[in-house]
Amino acid sequence: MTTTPVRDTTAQDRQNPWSRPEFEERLRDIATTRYHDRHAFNVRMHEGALTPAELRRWIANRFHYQRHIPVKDALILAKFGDPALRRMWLRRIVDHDGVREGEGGIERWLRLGEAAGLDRERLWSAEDVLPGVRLAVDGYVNFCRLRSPLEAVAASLTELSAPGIMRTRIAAFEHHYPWIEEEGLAYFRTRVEQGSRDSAEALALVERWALTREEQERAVAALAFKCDVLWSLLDAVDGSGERP
Ligand SMILES: O=C(O)c1cc(C(=O)O)c2c(n1)C(=O)C(=O)c1cc(C(=O)O)[nH]c1-2
Repeated sequence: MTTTPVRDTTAQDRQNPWSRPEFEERLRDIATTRYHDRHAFNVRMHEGALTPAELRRWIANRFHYQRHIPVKDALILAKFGDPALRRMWLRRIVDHDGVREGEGGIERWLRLGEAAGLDRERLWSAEDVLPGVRLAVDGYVNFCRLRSPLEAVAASLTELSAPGIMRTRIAAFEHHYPWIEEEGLAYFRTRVEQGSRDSAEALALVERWALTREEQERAVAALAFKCDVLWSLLDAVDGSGERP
């Protein structure tokens, strides 16, 4: 697998780990400056400029990402030897899958789809998922499958910026897209708190595990890679003509 370049470092740099505050600042900087809230498609979404067809295309394609989040979290879970860590991470899977039928984040995303006029069977069928979205999601799942626990957990740190984009999105949907029924926004409302908690937990783990400069750089590169995943997904949705 390739590594997303972040910046050049000299051999001498490499011998000195960043202090914890400096490391955290570098992570936060990537999670801010490379985050997909700056992508033209999200900018247009937040300004209210998307057509209903574009918004539905985004919802259908983002469902492909959502349904694979618990898959990648199960791959991460399987890397942990410590029961306390597994318990912590297991909660993420439950957040998305629910404890029983009809609950959880995936179900809430399906209801968002229905509130926007999409059929849940069609969402599950993945018929409308664009090739670039499949590749971006596969890229993220395989990254978590193949890389170290440190890198897989660091990749989730885009969630440092997720609560902010959720709040912006809720306001944008209420204001600009009132044709989407209010109950459809439950997914975003729930993620504000879940994303804050998840990112705080993941940041603490990454700071605990990345002790050498090399490990710190790997964590930063993993986060940059994940920003690229989210960006590529939107590139595909933004650029899409309908497939034949
Ligand atoms: O809608 C978004 O902008 C957005 C972004 C992200 C993110 O930043 O990775 C996640 C989510 N949503 C999300 O809903 C979600 O469950 C989630 C899990 C993860 C992860 O990498 O573990 N990121 C995100």
